Amino acid sequence: MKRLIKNGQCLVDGHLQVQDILIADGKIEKFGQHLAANVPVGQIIDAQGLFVSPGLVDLHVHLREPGQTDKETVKTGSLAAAHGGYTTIAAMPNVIPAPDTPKRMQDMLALNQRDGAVHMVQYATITTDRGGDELVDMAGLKAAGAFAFSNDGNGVQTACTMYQGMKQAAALNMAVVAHAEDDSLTYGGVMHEGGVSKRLGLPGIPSVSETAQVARDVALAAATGVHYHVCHVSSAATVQVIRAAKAAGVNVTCEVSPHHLLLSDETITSDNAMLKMNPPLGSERDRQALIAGLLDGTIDVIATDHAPHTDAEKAQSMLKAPFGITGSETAFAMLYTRFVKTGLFSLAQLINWMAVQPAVLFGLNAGQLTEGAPADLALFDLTTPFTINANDFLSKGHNSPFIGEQVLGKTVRTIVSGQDVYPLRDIN
Ligand SMILES: NC(=O)N[C@@H](CC(=O)O)C(=O)O
Ligand SMILES: [Zn+2]
Ligand SMILES: [Zn+2]
Repeated sequence: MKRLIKNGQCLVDGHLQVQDILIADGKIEKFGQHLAANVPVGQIIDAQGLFVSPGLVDLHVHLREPGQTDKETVKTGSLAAAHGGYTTIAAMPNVIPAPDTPKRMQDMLALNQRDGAVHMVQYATITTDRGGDELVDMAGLKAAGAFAFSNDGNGVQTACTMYQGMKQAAALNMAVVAHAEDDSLTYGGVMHEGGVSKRLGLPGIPSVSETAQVARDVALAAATGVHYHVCHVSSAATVQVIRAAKAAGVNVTCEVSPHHLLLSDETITSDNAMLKMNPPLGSERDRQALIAGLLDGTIDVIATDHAPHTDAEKAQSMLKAPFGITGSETAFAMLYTRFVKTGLFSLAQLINWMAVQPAVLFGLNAGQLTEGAPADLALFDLTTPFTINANDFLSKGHNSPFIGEQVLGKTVRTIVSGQDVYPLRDIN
């Protein structure tokens, strides 16, 4: 079936231009101006005044199924991604049971295939049950369809385990994607250790707990040649370690989350679990270093770390509530409003970090509006202000610190392989 998207604003060589996109058989058949085509009645989409973006690519989401379906499911989490303009997502393996064997990976992929509203790839764990020192069957997991290896939720504590895992992953040409956190340096903290944690009387997490493990891993990555990707970088010192590693030619890439770019520990004025996540919000100096890291290419991509939890869990004190906030449905609008509208980033840079580069880093067939590419698109309204409202979320999680924000960049339509996935005609 053919569809024609008329008169959308598309990025061409970094600038917005009015373009048409002809879709056939789930792919972009033609991309150009004033396209004329015979398409069935009702299959012309008027995108006048809308920004037509390549579908966004999120390298870091938590969908909680199997095991914690009160927090999220593959269906609700992937619909939330679609609502945010994402058309490809990479699901972390901290589900129960974790995809740590080929059989469990096959079951996970079957579930993703059945219920995923967008394209999905799936991380396998590095170690059995995402802890300890027993490496998974990496070759078997790759053969079963794993995207990359990650113990996200926890760091790999033993250097030897990380070293052996990286060696095996390198031999398989697979990436190791690290939640970097040295458990001996976290002191049971619940927020960034600094002036604010002291003032609030809450136990702090020193940011060296992240930096020390990244420094260790950079050395191991240099020794093994593996593609080492660092999750949710949060501190100035970690950015500096990665900058130096890149300059030395180490095969390291990294991501930053929207919340670490948008917020700092100064946002935390009281015990509020909506601002509790791991790694914690850093200092304002850390936030500025993350922005500088993106702008100078040290940080490659923006990934949400969408981490849904129940309302009851997040209504608790920071001392008790689980770490994590949602992100899929707020990332584009928040970043567009705070960084592009203010002139700090260009729209082309933002789309580069949210769609183009995530696909490039991991060789995904996504992130480009070119002829022959999958027809994965997001249509955003960049001019009509709206308020972020939890009632609009398709995620089961409402644990977002951005609820109530006035923003621009509402998702009007998300298209995956030529089909509408947001808004859905019927959500069953
Ligand atoms: N980021 C978080 O605070 N929480 C994540 C785990 C993780 O990404 O480390 C979660 O699964 O809830
Ligand atoms: Zn993590
Ligand atoms: Zn995570």
